[in-house]
Amino acid sequence: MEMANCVYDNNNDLLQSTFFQVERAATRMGLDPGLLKVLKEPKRILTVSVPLRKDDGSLDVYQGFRVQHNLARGPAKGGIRFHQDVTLEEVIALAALMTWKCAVVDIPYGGAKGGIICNPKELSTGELERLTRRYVTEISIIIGPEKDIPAPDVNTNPQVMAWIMDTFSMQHGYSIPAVVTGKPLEIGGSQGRNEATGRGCVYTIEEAASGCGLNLAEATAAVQGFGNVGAVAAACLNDLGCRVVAVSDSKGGVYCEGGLDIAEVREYKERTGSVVGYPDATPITQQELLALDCDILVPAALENQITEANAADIRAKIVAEAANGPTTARADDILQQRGIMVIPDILANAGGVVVSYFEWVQGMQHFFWSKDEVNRQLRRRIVSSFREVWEIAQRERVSMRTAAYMIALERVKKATLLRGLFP
Ligand SMILES: NC(=O)C1=CN([C@@H]2O[C@H](COP(=O)(O)OP(=O)(O)OC[C@H]3O[C@@H](n4cnc5c(N)ncnc54)[C@H](OP(=O)(O)O)[C@@H]3O)[C@@H](O)[C@H]2O)C=CC1
Ligand SMILES: O=C(O)CCC(=O)C(=O)O
Repeated sequence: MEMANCVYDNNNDLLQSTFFQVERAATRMGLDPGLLKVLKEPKRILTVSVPLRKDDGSLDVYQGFRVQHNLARGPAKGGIRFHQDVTLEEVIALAALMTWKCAVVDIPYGGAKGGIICNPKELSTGELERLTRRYVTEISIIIGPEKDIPAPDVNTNPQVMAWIMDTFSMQHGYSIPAVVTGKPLEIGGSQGRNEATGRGCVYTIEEAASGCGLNLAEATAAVQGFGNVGAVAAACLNDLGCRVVAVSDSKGGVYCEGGLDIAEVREYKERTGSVVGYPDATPITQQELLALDCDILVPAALENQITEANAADIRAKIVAEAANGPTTARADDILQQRGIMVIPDILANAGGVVVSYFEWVQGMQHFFWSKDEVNRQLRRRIVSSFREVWEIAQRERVSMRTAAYMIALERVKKATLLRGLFP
């Protein structure tokens, strides 16, 4: 897992890209190399096999993971991904991103992530429930409201979080809502959590736009990925008067020069399963979407979408990384050299975990906030974090990403040293 100081290794590997970004910031700060080693390593890795009785009576065994990257600042926090391309290395990288993300927005958590290698689109609801419950039972030895708190990620939703809460609660004999966030409102979820990642991302775009003199009411945007995060980001941009000219999902994309009606596209996707085929729009490929002549590009799907191969084609002024790790390290440098403002994932998509934190706090206190209060506190936290990152980037003449990592590393370093976790 070790990587030589600040050289690109496997550029398209999320884990190597994450190491590269951490090492670059650490070098800039003059961080002790021994401490850097401590901060890079995941604290705990759990691999589980998850047997599932399928509806047809056959038995399959799936592989799942839960990785806790760092616990210096508080319990581990991070989502659970169900996807056929999940790997242990990916989950380690995503867990590390959670550590840095929670530190950038200064919430009292470490980082974690979980995943199961499966294609949930091929499972019935009953199979998905049994798979989730068995996976939670297997990882229950390391999760808990004070230890590690899962949440949604790709292909997991409030229903999956409800099964997680119920399975864990059954094992303890009473309801423990604070073991997981992103739950339905009826069982202790928070107002605004579902929309928080996309909404938070748009708060960072508003800040970035005002920093570079872009009027959002006259701007255009393209959004890759039309799930929990992408669809909400597109809707929030629409609400600000921004013309969202293209959106895509795993099946393809659609383009409309005059701007898409995002509420209608959402309704169409809910009905048909995809944005593809949406009337009054032109089909567009993922690569065409990324290269569109628009002001704002929001990658909100999976990692490694903007690479060395297409970074020179990006024409947006602002790239807001709603997804985790959508830009490879080498592509990131190309965008930076071309003067494109990249709002890094650990800041751009931190709205989700911020409202997860609010949900956890509300669950612990059994006292729930209004949606307005949640959104007000979310905006406050995201805007102040953005401004801190912006200020360091200007002062130190580094990218927003390096600045964000410098802030995060400093906070985790301080906690580590104060606790004496560095022998
Ligand atoms: N949920 C959250 O709170 C947070 C999520 N994130 C990150 O945001 C990203 C999206 O997560 P989320 O919205 O929750 O996940 P969802 O599963 O809700 O949505 C993912 C979207 O991406 C689409 N997609 C998948 N593969 C591709 C592809 N190759 N090209 C284009 N689109 C694709 C999916 O298509 P289809 O609809 O056809 O399946 C879907 O529309 C991930 O990187 C995640 O880690 C970050 C912070 C918090
Ligand atoms: O809400 C959370 O706890 C974490 C969400 C997540 O997985 C992420 O931010 O990548």
